[in-house]
Amino acid sequence: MDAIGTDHENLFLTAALETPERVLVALDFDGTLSDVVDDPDTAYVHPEARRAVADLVGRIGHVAIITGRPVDQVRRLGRFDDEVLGRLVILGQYGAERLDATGRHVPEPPQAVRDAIAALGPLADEFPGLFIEDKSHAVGVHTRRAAAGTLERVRDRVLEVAERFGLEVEPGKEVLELRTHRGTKGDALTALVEETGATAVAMVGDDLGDVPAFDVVAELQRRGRPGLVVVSGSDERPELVARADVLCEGPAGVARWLDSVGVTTP
Ligand SMILES: O=P(O)(O)OC[C@H]1O[C@H](O[C@H]2O[C@H](CO)[C@@H](O)[C@H](O)[C@H]2O)[C@H](O)[C@@H](O)[C@@H]1O
Repeated sequence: MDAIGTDHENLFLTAALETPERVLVALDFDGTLSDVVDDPDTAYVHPEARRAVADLVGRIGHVAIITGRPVDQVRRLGRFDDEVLGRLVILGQYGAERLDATGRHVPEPPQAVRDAIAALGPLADEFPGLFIEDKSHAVGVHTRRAAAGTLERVRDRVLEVAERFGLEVEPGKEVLELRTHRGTKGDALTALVEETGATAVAMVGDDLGDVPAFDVVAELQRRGRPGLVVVSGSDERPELVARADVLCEGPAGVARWLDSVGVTTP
């Protein structure tokens, strides 16, 4: 893959050359920096992606990770050097949490998530391989290790629990997440663009949760500003290829794209 060069890419790379301090690259975690694996707790950042992020943080104004993961998981699984970590902004749980040079900003866990976890518990007994992930601000119902079709079979029951406890439903790859935070990655990216004053923005992602952030980039493009939708392609989400200004072959391809931004900078 690693394909589809567009005018948007030329505009973005020109911005990286001329005003690197005003460039923001936002990255998703799973499927983008990390390959998708069966057990979420064993995910790790692709070594080339870790190196490419470390190279890029000193070259452009802003590098962020915007993820459905809690920030503590990103810190633990990402294994970024402290120097790199100090230059990253990590927005966890779709913007509910933040880790940056000023510290860790994580609100108190809501009771509704605890109630939902208790209500969903029986699913794990009924469907071998189904796994409930407690993310404190959200609960994930994972079916990657269960029989094919399990996600569809449990969907209605998960949606009923979401409704009962007033939780937002976030669909992902072999997962349904229920969360209290109403914001999307689009909201998180918009706030970060305003905060940083970035004039050129790229969002790199692979899944449905990244689409609202892709929409934010598309709006910038419509207004004639440098913006880039970078998709980490996978067989699980072929529909996202149509959104790509740049299509990368998984995390290794994302690392190559990050390098291409880095070499453009002065
Ligand atoms: O926004 P992201 O960084 O993409 O995080 C979204 C969710 O990703 C994780 O689940 C996904 O990756 C797992 C590990 O590769 C995989 O086993 C699972 O099937 C995928 O859906 C994570 O576990 C969730 O907490 C994130 O919200």
